[in-house]
Formats: sequence, structure tokens, C-alpha cells
Amino acid sequence: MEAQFLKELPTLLYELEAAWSHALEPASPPSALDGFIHRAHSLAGTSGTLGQPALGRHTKEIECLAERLRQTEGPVRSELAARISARIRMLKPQSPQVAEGQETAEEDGAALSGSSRTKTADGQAPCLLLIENDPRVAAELSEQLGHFGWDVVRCARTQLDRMLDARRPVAIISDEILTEGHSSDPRLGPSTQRLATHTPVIIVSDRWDWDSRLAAVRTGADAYLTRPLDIHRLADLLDKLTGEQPQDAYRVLILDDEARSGDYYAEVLRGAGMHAVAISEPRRLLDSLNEVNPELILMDLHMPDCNGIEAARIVRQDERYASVPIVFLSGESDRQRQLSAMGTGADDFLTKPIGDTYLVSAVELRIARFRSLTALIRQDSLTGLLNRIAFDLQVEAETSRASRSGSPLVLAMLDIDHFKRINDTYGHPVGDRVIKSLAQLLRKRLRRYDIIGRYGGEEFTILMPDTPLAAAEKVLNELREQFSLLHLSSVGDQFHCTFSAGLAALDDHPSQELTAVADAALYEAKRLGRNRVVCADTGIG
Ligand SMILES: Nc1nc2c(ncn2[C@@H]2O[C@H](COP(=O)(O)OP(=O)(O)OP(=O)(O)O)[C@@H](O)[C@H]2O)c(=O)[nH]1
Repeated sequence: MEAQFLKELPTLLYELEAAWSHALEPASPPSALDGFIHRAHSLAGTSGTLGQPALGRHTKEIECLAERLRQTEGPVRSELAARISARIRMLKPQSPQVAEGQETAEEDGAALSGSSRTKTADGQAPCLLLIENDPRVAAELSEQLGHFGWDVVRCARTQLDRMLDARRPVAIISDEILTEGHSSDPRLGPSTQRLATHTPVIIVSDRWDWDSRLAAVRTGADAYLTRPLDIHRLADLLDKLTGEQPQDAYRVLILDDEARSGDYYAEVLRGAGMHAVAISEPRRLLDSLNEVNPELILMDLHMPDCNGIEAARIVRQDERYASVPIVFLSGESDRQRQLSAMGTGADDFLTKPIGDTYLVSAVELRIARFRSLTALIRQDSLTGLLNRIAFDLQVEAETSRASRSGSPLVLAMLDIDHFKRINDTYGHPVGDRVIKSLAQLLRKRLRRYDIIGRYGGEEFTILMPDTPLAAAEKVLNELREQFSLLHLSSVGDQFHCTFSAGLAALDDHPSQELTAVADAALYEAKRLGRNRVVCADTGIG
């Protein structure tokens, strides 16, 4: 049965995708969405039973999102629809076994080197189809996007239909407008029409005029860029359009002395794609805070050993969690008592019993607001990376986590070489662009759970959990090479930059000294001639 299911899977996925396209059409009746939910539901169930649990979970998430879409009004609808489309794009007809493997590799922290992008079925980087008549331009574009981790496949306009089916690209870059609407072009085959609904299209053109832009808009192109092409802008745009910077799952910690209800809420939140952990003993709170690093704490108010107000106070004693929203979830319905409970550092009160959809929305809204507020405080405005204070806090959290679990951890410090010369030669704004390019490269090529910060000026820091020193050195050397190959440009001028890096491993150095040790290794890299990676000596602390 499992073999038969695998054989039928491409068709089932095709039908699921087609049902989604149909549900998206403005003129479709509400039953179209019901039909899609039904298909997702049955695929989730069958996949789970027939040996494809990862596919089952993924499709279940799609089903839950679609259920919420059915119950949602207003602007959130388009966000939900985009999330469903992104998840559907991740379903590859031939991928179930690989999806399992990929999950394992990521869980093992094994996917160390290379891109952090989601790999396709055959382990390749996600593919971009490039329609570009000029071979020289195509080669250069492929090479440059390759540095950012994209696998660019050239394709003639006439091959588009076949290539869409064969490679299932995450986006199309084209030097010509894909005439008459790329989703309804009579010259395109059925697969093109199907995929084009979901595959973003970027037009790159020499023409600035209104008519060309309008024509692109009318064919459903998602973006229109003019030459000379700014590769960093294109890379940014690709990230946005392909959802390649997927939001990390919202992290929620639930404390409820009734283990069964805590587990139930956790299950509901997990069903909506969140990372939710439930504990029933207040004493486990501190450890769980470190493990989950929650963005919201749902807490029962009345508990026998320690009530919610006391537990909230304990959370607030730790400055790392001083601003994490705490929401009491309790059967307490007396408004006055609710308000006085909130006066102790909690932010809100949800009254039990609470419906699943309401719980999910309430949690999502609060975490979204928490994220946007903390981003302002934690992020460096030029690069969007963590600023120095936020990075240092992460060092504290990660070093204590790694010490407890005994897993290796490396801290790297990077500094762009001769940066003053770049500023002096090309001006400060170009210098800023160089800083942004390195930030972009780091973000693209490192794993999602590596922590990247801008430490100041042209200096960057990276914290690499679960990473032995030798592996980190290899990754940093790859990054160094990729950065040195990036074409950077100022008006009419092209130039290259390099960086130096110093690495320190937690195994060999006490956590308080990690940054200073990495900094000393960086200094050594500069002294030895720059454009190199130096690991701090083992055992010197
Ligand atoms: N454009 C730009 N320049 C910055 C920024 N922050 C710091 N700088 C400049 O970065 C330069 C750093 O120069 P130095 O510390 O002398 O080092 P360097 O020229 O990179 O030389 P080495 O590190 O020894 O290879 C200074 O000129 C700073 O003004 C920034 O945000 N944007």
C-alpha cells in the first residue's frame, strides 16, 4: 500500500495544488476552499498512516492554516493565503522520503556548510529559472546568485513549460515579459498555467517606460527591475518573493498544573505551526525558559505549589525575560481579580474555556507585536542583524545552554579588511552597501539557528551552536571565499572586498572569555596579512 501511495503521490499533490489554485480564484465559491481543506485533510491522514509522517505533518499544517483562513476576515486573510501558498510550494512530487531525510539532517544539525535554504528533493539548492538571451549576462547572474546560495538554471522561453515541471523552480527571472499573462498564455502548457499561479516572476528589462511596466503588471509579474541590475536588490527581492526568510515558528511556553489541559493547548498551538511546550510544575519554569526561549508565556493563575502571580514575578526577575508577554489563562472570571493579577507583571488575561481559533489568534497577535517591538530594540538598523547588546545576551543564553548539554559552540568575529579605504575611495554610502552585502551573505549561507550580529562598524559576530571548531572554520573559509568573489560596485566601478575572522570554541575557553578570545584570533588574522580565518589556540583562555 505504501508503494502504491508513493506512486499516486505526484497526482495527489497536483490535485491539492490545483484545488488551492481554484480556491484562490476571486470568483470561486466558498465550497472551493472546503474542497481544498478536504483534500489536505485526507492527504495528511493518508501520509501519516502510509509511512510519510513528515509529509503528513506538513499537510496537516496546511489544513490548519486553511481552516483558519475559512474563519478569518480582513487583511489577515491574504497573509494566511500567502503562508499556505508557500507551504504548498514546498511540496515536491518526488520528495516524501527526502523530506524525511531533510528533517533528520536539520534536526541533527548536520546541514552545516553551504546554504541555509531549504534543499530540494535531490538535495540541491532551490532552483531559479533564468530566461536570458545574452549568455554572458546569464553566466554572470548565475554566478552571482550562486554566491547567495541559489541554483540558477538557464532555460529558453520555449522550454519554460517543460522546465517548470522538471525543476519546480521557486521563482522565474526573465528578460522578456511572459506575454499575455503568464498564467493564461495560450502558448504555455497546463503545468505552466498551474505553477505560474504560485511561482513568482521577476522581469529584468532595459526599458524604463510606462508601457513596459504596465505590460509586466498585466501579465501578473511580481516585480520589474531595470538594468544595470543591482544584484543585492535582486537577492533581497528573491528572498521576499519566495518566502526564503521564513519566519521562525512562534515560541510559546505553557505552565498549567493540569497537565492534560496544558498539553491540549500546546497541541492546538503546534497545529497552527508554533513551537509550543507545556509544563505542569512551576519548578521547571527556569529550565524551560532557557530551553524554549519563549516569545509568550501562557500561565495558569491558580496552581497549588506556586500561583501564577508568583511565577510571573520569578520570570520578571531575569532581565532576559523581562519583556516577554505573560498571559494568564485561567477560569478566573472576576474582572477585578483579573486586573490585580495583571498588575504583577503579566500582560493580559484569557478566560477559560477558550476556543482553539481564538487561542491561536490571541497568541499570534501578541507574539507578532512582541516581535516587531523587540526587532526595533534588538536589530541593527543598517543590516537587520542583532545589535551588540542583543548579541551579547544571546551569547549568555547559548553558552549556558551548550554548557548544560555539553554540545560544542563556536563564536566567530569577522572584520572587513581595509574598510577605511573603501569609504575613502568610494564614499560612505558605498561602504554601507558593502556592510549590507556581507550581512546578506551571512544570513543566506548560514544555518537558521546560527546567530548573527553586527558588533559595530564593519565588525560582525556569529554564534554557531552544535558546531565543532573544525566545521566552523570550514564554513567561515567558504564564506570568506564567497564574499571575496562578490562583485561590489560603485558608479561605473567594480571592486571586491575580503574579511578576516577569528574563532573561539566554548570547549576550550570559558564562556565569559569567548568574545575576547575570538577577538584576539581576529587580530592575529589581521596581523598575518588579512583575508584569512584564525582559530584561537586550544586551551588558552
Ligand atoms: N560606511 C560605513 N563606515 C563605517 C561604519 N562604521 C564604521 N565605519 C568605518 O570603518 C572604518 C574602519 O577602519 P579601521 O578600523 O581603521 O580598519 P580597516 O580600514 O577596516 O582596516 P583593517 O581592519 O585593519 O583591515 C573607519 O573608517 C570607520 O569610519 C558604517 O556604518 N558605515
